[in-house]
Amino acid sequence: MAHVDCLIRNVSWEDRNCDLLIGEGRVLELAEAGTVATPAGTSGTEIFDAAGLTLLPSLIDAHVHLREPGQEYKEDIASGLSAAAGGGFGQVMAMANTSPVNDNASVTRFMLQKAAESFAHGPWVRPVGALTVGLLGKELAAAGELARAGCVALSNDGLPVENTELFRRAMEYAADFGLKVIDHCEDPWLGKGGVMNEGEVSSRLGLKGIPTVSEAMQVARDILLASYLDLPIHLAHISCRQSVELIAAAKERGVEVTAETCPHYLLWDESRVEGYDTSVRVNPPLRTRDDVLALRQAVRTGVIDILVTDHAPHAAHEKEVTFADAPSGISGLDTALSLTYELVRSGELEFADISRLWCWNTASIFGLPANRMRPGDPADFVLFDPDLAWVATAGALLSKGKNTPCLDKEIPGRVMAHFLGGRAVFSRLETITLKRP
Ligand SMILES: NC(=O)N[C@@H](CC(=O)O)C(=O)O
Ligand SMILES: [Zn+2]
Repeated sequence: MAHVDCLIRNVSWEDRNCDLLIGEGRVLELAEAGTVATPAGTSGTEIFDAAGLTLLPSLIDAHVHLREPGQEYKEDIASGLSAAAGGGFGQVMAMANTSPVNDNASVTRFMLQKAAESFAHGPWVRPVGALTVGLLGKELAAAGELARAGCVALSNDGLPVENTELFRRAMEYAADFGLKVIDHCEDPWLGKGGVMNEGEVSSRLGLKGIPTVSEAMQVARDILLASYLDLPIHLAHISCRQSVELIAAAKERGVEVTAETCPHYLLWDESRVEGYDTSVRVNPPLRTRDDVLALRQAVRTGVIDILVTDHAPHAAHEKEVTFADAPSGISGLDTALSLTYELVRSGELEFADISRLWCWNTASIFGLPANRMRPGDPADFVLFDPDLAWVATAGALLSKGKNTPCLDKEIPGRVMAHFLGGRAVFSRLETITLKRP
């Protein structure tokens, strides 16, 4: 009999009132409330009553920018992981556009070391190595070295690879080491210097636009390459209908393509730029209402496989400039679950979609551990209060990046506690205290 760590009573799971028994950091049993007995003779068992709270697996974010090394004034690994813990994310895949770039084992090891120093029991950083040296698109980074050091995927995110021959070799090289390529789909020329979606609104506002075809063209290129090479590809932050249609057609033909989008593309359109609010400057840009509707449909039907934050924290002073001068990016880890829950409340998603889009599919795509609520799974879970709304004040956001359109707005649903390996790594509940070494 496994040693029992705790019993969570009366938690809501798939609309049923359940008890969750945890032992040795793993799920022992999840069953109808009252039917799970605390095994006799076990010591140290803690019992929590979670009435009113809903159970979720700990979430995985496959696309974050943690800024360390090099831009710690925007975010560092400790603050980024605090935001992850409080936001319900137990694993975050950290992009390589740090300074220096994560294109070699010493940077990867540094990131993992920093993460372990700040959170010995998770949340976990899963580094994404650079596809090319310095992200410069000139020469391939050492994929084997990056894989051995702990990178879980490769990407040139932020700086798309222009040279198609090099990109093809990168896909082949990554596959040799079992790593997936995550591509930031943006044609380097079309819309170069653009700051918002190209169309009627950009003309009216006098801002240079980025056309949807800039993204869709690279999506098409990647799909054709994946099909030709018979290799998988994962497409980052998809923002428009054209891309969705290409991905749907490719999946139908059996091409191994997977894709992600972010809560901001599901909630907001380009009209948010009307007030020149720099918090909505993001790359790719917010698109039209029609694109938003296509993306919502795509996440419901599985054409888009997962949600990610593309957490891109920036300092307040950097966003306090004109729209055209502001850096692109939205801080997302603190608010992602609430924004997703907003889509559930408005009927765009089902509550069950949260586990699928933010955990299970992500784990499958990148080969990461996940809690599927079966005996033996890691006891990585979130206790979520769907009825508690909160105001996303600067103080309430644990990330250093306060650059979110939600700032000072009320958003629904709150993470009340977050467990990894059966230990609380975050708690707002008096009854659940953190166990730090
Ligand atoms: N998504 C963004 O708007 N910004 C990202 C880079 C990127 O992915 O383009 C960043 O690192 O700030
Ligand atoms: Zn990107």
